[in-house]
Amino acid sequence: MAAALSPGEQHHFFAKWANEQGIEMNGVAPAKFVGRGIGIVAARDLEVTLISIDSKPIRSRNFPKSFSIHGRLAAHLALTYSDLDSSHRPWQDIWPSEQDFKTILPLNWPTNLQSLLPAAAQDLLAAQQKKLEKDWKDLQSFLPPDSKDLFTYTWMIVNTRCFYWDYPNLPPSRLPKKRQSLTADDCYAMCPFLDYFNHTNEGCEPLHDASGYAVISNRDYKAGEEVYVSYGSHNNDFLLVEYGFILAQNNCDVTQLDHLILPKFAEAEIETLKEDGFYGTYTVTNRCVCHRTQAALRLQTLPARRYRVFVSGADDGSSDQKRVDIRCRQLLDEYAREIIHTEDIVDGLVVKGDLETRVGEERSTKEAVEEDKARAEQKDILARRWKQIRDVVNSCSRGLNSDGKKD
Ligand SMILES: C[S@@+](CC[C@H](N)C(=O)[O-])C[C@H]1O[C@@H](n2cnc3c(N)ncnc32)[C@H](O)[C@@H]1O
Repeated sequence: MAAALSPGEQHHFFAKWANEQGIEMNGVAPAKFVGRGIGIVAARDLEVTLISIDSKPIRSRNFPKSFSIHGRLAAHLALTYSDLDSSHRPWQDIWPSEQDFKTILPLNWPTNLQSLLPAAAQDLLAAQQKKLEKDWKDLQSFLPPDSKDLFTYTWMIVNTRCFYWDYPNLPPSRLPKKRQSLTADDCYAMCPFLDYFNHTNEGCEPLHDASGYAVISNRDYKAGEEVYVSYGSHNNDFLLVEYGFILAQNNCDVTQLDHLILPKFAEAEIETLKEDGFYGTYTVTNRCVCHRTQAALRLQTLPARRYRVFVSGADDGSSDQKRVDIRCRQLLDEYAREIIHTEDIVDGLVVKGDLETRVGEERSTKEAVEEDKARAEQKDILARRWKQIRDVVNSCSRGLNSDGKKD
């Protein structure tokens, strides 16, 4: 390594001037190099401060590579959780508390409230529980006894604070093999400070390369305005289950009708849908009925050949639209009745003193206050989500005349 020499007084003076003009040099400085004039030197050790599966402390734990990356990161965080000297201690201290997660994440809600989630959110929650259980089963022998609650907490820390990372820091000799072995679930890393950013529809895109992450502003911001990043194109059921919040205006939001449509098919029709790639994910927005829903309703309503020409793309289906819209409206009316019923139940939830989950429990006043506050927040987010769905269903239904014509 060539020695970095002092660049001379005028360069220090220039660097100070540039700093006053708004240019910030962080961890680097000008220096003189023999044969190259002035260049830039690292003014201190510069390391990529990420928690990823390639971080030294995690590699040294030798967790089997077959275990999920999510699970391995969570196990590492659980094992260092009580270590006051751990290298990420100041970072850990600003993470949400276990009580915060008990309140906001449906995974931790009492089952009577989980069962009041929309069907699509319940499916996502079931998949999340399955992943967590698998990771716990794999990793519990590496953790102290009775650490399931702590592991669940750190697993959710990883879930809510990770960003996409496909290991660009690996040497070119290892990169192709590594990337080949990755699944979407493996592309995770945690980055201090980046995980402060909240999500909105159109926020800044976090960029990543071998040096780590960068967030470049996507537009001008006024001082005091919140700067968001986008976590991806997620609907509100996904945001609720994975992150514990919903957006009031979500450009990616959809309302799913699978639980109304799928049970009405005979087994052979389900096979047909699977073969044709039209099984499940039937959605509507306040203005449109998605193509998959259109296909499924055609199979339910029309002669098989009319369905077939539609899914093959040979016919745009407009001559059958009236019948399909009538069927769609019936379904939306059915859903509207179900929504009102669920909203009544949510509205009637008692958040103070006598919930089913509390019968026979001895609780301190502090616990009781926290639990009542959590129930009130859970009730509130359920009420808001169901109102969003009711508005979408009613608006979509209004867009279809009772004789099937669009208004
Ligand atoms: C990556 S962290 C962002 C920092 C976090 N707000 C905190 O206090 O540490 C992700 C979490 O922030 C919260 N969050 C992010 N975007 C949000 C939003 N638009 N509205 C409400 N909560 C949001 C959710 O609790 C989510 O699980």
